[in-house]
Amino acid sequence: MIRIRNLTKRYGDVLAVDDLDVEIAPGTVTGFLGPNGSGKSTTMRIALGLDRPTSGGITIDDRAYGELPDPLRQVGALLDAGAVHRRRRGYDHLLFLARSNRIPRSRVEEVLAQVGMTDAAHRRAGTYSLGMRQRLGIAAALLGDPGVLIFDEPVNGLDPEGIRWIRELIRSLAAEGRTVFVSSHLMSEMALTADHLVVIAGGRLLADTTLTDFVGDGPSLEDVYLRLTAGHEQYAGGGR
Ligand SMILES: Nc1ncnc2c1ncn2[C@@H]1O[C@H](COP(=O)(O)OP(=O)(O)OP(=O)(O)O)[C@@H](O)[C@H]1O
Repeated sequence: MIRIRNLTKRYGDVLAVDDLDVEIAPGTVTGFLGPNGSGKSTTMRIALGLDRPTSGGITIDDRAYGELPDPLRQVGALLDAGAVHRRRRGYDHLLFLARSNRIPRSRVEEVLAQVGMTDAAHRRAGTYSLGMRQRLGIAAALLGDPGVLIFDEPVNGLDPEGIRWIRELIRSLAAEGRTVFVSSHLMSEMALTADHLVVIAGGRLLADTTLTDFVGDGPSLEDVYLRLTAGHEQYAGGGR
């Protein structure tokens, strides 16, 4: 369970997140949607202790990230798949993470198999394709077998096979009872992946509802989303 409580984040004059209050439930895939610059990544970074809230906060299983006894066992995240050092081998990257989080080496082999990277694990990350880097990032997220997973734009730049693979993985993680919080700009993909949607714009909550209720009688998720967020785009045409 992720609880976002009255979360506000300012960067100087920019109000990135504005009193956001929402709960992300276990056993479902919650899609996190919003125009560019609406505060999605900021919220996810705060959940992971990578940024500090101005006020309010986020708890994972009732604790702030910094208070989690074994963070990788409680929450796994994919924020930036390019984050692995190019000269480091995939296997060594995971082994380092496992050792520094008291996770047994056997988990490294398990997650590599789970993401289909067993054969590539001994190559340097610099030789990986985007899809392979994404899989390695997901392997890292799964290493501690966490109950909560946070994925920021996990399918960006992937080919159709990679997109389907991530969709099925995300759905299976939720089916196992985990809390899965995933941001995306791809509405057609979210329509296939999410059970629940949290939509924000300008850092404020616009919708917190099931996918079915959100789409309602509308023609598609994309149509309903664009109608709801119209006027909130940061870079809308016409130079507002
Ligand atoms: N470190 C920072 N310093 C200053 N402003 C920031 C910083 N990080 C984010 N912002 C601003 O906060 C706002 C929210 O940004 P954020 O990256 O959270 O949005 P987002 O919804 O993830 O956008 P996108 O969909 O484009 O990734 C934007 O106006 C952004 O410019």
